[in-house]
Amino acid sequence: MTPPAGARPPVRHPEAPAPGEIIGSHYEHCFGCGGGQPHGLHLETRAREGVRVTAEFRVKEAHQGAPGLAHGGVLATALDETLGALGWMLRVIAVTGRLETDYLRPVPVDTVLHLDAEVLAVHGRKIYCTATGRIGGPEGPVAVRADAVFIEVKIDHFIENGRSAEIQAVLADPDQVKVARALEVNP
Ligand SMILES: CCCCCCCCCC(=O)SCCNC(=O)CCNC(=O)[C@H](O)C(C)(C)COP(=O)(O)OP(=O)(O)OC[C@H]1O[C@@H](n2cnc3c(N)ncnc32)[C@H](O)[C@@H]1OP(=O)(O)O
Repeated sequence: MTPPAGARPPVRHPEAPAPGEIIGSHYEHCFGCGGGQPHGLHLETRAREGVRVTAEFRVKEAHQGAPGLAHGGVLATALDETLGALGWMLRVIAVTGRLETDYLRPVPVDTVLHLDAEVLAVHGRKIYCTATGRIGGPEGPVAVRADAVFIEVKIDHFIENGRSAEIQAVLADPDQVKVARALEVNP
């Protein structure tokens, strides 16, 4: 999780979304951010200054692990999804290679988790990043945190590995193709 010697500081892409701008869902059926998943997290991420994004996630009944408390895997998903949105700030597509989570406080149902993620360093295709989830407000105590390494991939990663029915549906949807093209402009 520690950036190796030779890693460079992240550079915000000149065409990254402006600070405060909402970064739309990358896929309608994404469990993290898609509107088409009734029990999904429906995370709405915002671009921030630098190579940083924030998001809010309200824990619903469908997200319980223990009675009245969020499932740890769901909280990891919230961290993962927020970290994934950092690709928009670098204008690259990147998938999770490694995700290490710390659970510091239980998160009750109906709590709003305030997520904050940033890229720390880049080395080749590896993107070293970190995220926190706070409760009780954006300045509240940290309930969950994560360090991660994301790996840059090309759109072929999804076309070659995804199930054919969903890939065909995405390729037939001009809005989805627009999302992919926007991320592929990075040289
Ligand atoms: C349109 C926008 C889409 C955005 C989606 C965001 C959704 C939210 C985030 C997710 O949940 S993504 C879904 C969960 N992740 C995956 O499904 C990834 C599954 N793993 C893979 O597909 C491959 O293992 C992977 C693409 C990550 C790497 O395979 P490659 O063959 O392309 O890479 P390679 O093995 O050549 O390694 C390239 C570099 O990355 C490093 N690396 C690879 N896997 C790693 C790993 N797991 N942890 C740390 N480093 C890793 C590797 O050591 C190497 O470093 P060096 O360049 O320094 O040699």
